[in-house]
Amino acid sequence: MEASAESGNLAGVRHIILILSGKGGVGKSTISTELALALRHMGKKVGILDVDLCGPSIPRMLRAQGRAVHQCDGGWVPVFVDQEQSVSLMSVGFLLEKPDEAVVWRGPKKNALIKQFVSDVAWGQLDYLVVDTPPGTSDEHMAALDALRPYSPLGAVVVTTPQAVSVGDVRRELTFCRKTGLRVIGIVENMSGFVCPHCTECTNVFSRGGGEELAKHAGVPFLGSVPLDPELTRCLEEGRDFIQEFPQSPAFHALSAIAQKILKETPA
Ligand SMILES: Nc1ncnc2c1ncn2[C@@H]1O[C@H](COP(=O)(O)OP(=O)(O)OP(=O)(O)O)[C@@H](O)[C@H]1O
Ligand code: SF4
Repeated sequence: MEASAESGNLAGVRHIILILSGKGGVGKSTISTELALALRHMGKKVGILDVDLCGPSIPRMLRAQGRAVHQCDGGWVPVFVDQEQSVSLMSVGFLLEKPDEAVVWRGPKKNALIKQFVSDVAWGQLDYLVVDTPPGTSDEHMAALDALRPYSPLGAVVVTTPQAVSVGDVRRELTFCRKTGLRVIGIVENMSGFVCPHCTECTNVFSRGGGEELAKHAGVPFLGSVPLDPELTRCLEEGRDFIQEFPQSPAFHALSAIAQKILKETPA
């Protein structure tokens, strides 16, 4: 039987946020993870759905690799990544025997898995479900969007870097949102400046502000800029909670401010 918006596994989810990026490597999974943790620190119950089938990196970022996903009557039970059980995660990484397996799958198989992810994970009650998607716009995005659409409110956060703004990938992403009727909650500029590991001074390596200008031009909110912080890279590699460990860092302040804006843009 097809799940309806009232009775399906996402019926207890208040807001669904798709994290999109025009190209790979701009920090989409990083922003997905850190925003989920920032929202958790603000007292929200958060789920993360990692549908980046070709590069499911979130289990590593949350030190959850190799955790087993169990089945229950309602479907798959997501993995809790914290003791308080306020952040849950479902990733294709939990289902693959070999990490590179999904890369060779053809479109229909990927789309079927994405649809199954959306319908078959028993999330329970969540304030936010953060969905980490593959880079670009593909059939996989359409599959995710089609499956998630009955469960609005649904919105997108588009992640870019200062360099990516100028090559137009992010404009294509915004066009995708417009054409598919997906609300853009806002744009995040990531790797915007570099935080010195010695004095935490933030230096603008590449030109900054393109994301904000683009947001203004496109008539969508600008959520903020996150600097490149070597401590954040290290925390992600080691599965440590950056937000808890570096509450004085410029990257922490940026992530918190972005999470606050998301709260404001997604009223209960
Ligand atoms: N603001 C930041 N500060 C420090 N390191 C960062 C930041 N953003 C991303 N990184 C690092 O950059 C690398 C790429 O980030 P990430 O995996 O999040 O990108 P992605 O856009 O999700 O990539 P993919 O296209 O593979 O899905 C990672 O090693 C991550 O730790
Ligand atoms: S920002 Fe300051 S401490 Fe860091 S490398 Fe430059 S001069 Fe040295």
